[in-house]
Amino acid sequence: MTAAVSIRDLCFSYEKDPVISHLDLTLSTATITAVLGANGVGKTTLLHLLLGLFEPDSGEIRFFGRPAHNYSQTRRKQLMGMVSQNDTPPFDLRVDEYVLLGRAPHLGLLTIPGDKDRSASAAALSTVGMTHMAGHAVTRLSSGEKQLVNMARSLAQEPDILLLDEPCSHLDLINSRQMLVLMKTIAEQGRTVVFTTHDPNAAAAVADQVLLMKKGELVAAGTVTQTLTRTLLTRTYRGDVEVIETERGPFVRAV
Ligand SMILES: Nc1ncnc2c1ncn2[C@@H]1O[C@H](COP(=O)(O)OP(=O)(O)OP(=O)(O)O)[C@@H](O)[C@H]1O
Repeated sequence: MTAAVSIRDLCFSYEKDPVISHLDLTLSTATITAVLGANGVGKTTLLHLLLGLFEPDSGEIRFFGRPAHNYSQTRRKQLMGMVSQNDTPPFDLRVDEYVLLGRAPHLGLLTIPGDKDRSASAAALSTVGMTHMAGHAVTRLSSGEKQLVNMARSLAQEPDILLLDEPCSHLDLINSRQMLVLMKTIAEQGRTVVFTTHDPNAAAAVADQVLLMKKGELVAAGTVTQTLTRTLLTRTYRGDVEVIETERGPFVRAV
């Protein structure tokens, strides 16, 4: 099957310092990829490059075998969804109105959302367990509630590739677990999920592929068992890390 994402020799810098250096990467369709690495190594930048917020300095990104720059703006917005950590609407909206904005890439410029759009939005809100907040103002939500609502907006969008920047960073224990289960469900539906995380155990729980990043380069890419090792994690984080093997896979903690 054609890869959902393939990246060849990708380089990017905001100013002079390289943030992404000669990155090669393949993400299979309908899989979950976790991106791990210390603060500031370029994880979010990688997601933003996939989303098309920035142009690479050199190298190539392909989606489903087709160069990213060959997609129209509209098609790319249908293709890719992103949940950032601190997404907030530019003006005050109710939760249900905000989630409905996720349908925008499927609507013409002056088209009013129809029943299909409203039911996709309602289903997305229900999936993240936030139906009871539909009438609340987004600006008054807690950080975790906002994260769930942002996820709902991206689910309503029904993208082929879903990019999640630290999707559990504001979530409580149970919602974190549910977010991981939801990611599994989304991948089983045939969508490709990429998420950044500071929690190797979240990666261990759901990822088909783990990318370990250090200063814009890959320390390693592979399965959970191949990547979540003491040697590779210590190299990635430049600090001592312990990996305890359990029946459910590796459990990682800093020592
Ligand atoms: N808009 C920007 N302009 C200039 N430099 C930037 C910009 N955004 C990020 N950077 C720099 O690029 C580097 C990578 O940032 P990025 O946000 O991708 O890292 P990250 O791995 O996601 O970090 P964290 O884990 O702390 O969220 C950092 O050194 C950061 O200071």
